[in-house]
Amino acid sequence: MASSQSTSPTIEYDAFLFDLDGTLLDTADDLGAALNTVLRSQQLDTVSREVYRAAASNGAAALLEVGFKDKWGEQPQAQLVKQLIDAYAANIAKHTTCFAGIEPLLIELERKNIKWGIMTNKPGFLTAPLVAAIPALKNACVVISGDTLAEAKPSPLPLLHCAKLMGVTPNRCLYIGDALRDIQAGKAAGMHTATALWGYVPNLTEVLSWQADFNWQSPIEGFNHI
Ligand SMILES: O=C(O)COP(=O)(O)O
Repeated sequence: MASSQSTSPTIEYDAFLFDLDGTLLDTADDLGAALNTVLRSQQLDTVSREVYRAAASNGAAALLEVGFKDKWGEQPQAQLVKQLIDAYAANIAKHTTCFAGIEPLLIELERKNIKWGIMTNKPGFLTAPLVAAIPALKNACVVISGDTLAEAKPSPLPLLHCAKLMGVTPNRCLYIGDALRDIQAGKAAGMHTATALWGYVPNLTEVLSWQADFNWQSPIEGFNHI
């Protein structure tokens, strides 16, 4: 797999912004446990890690869709989304940890006084307890959720809001994420973008079609831009 492809010379950024699920945090096992709780309650087969992991960056409805498969269209969807969210909220950080390499990168950013923040599409009532449960995330300068503003990713608005709160110009920010909407939002905000290949990304051909500025194999590649 290609590593750290660059379309421009190495740049040192004024701020790093991160997506949460599949970028900073490996949340898939807690999300998958909540999905399997819902499936069991409906007397349906549970799904494997490989299956729920692929949907873990895409929100509650996308997770339920991979669990219910062709039956999803026949279900009371709002009720099941609520059931999944309740099950997830009850055990939000049981298995969740930072991905390997995230903690050293955050420590280095803080050591060099480079601002870093979080912009996730997770709703705020889930983001807040999750971030609070992970000590490595305690020094985030901003934490913006999918419902903080009227628009979520792929809209650039939440990222532009982060830049404003941090007092940095968007083109001096790098946004790191593992989904197409992350790269779209970052580009639309005028930021540089990096794909987190350690996250819940699809196949490489699809990832390369997103045309992020960088495709990182590991968060350690962020050291090249500090
Ligand atoms: O829960 C979601 O909707 C996805 O969250 P993310 O933006 O941190 O990947």
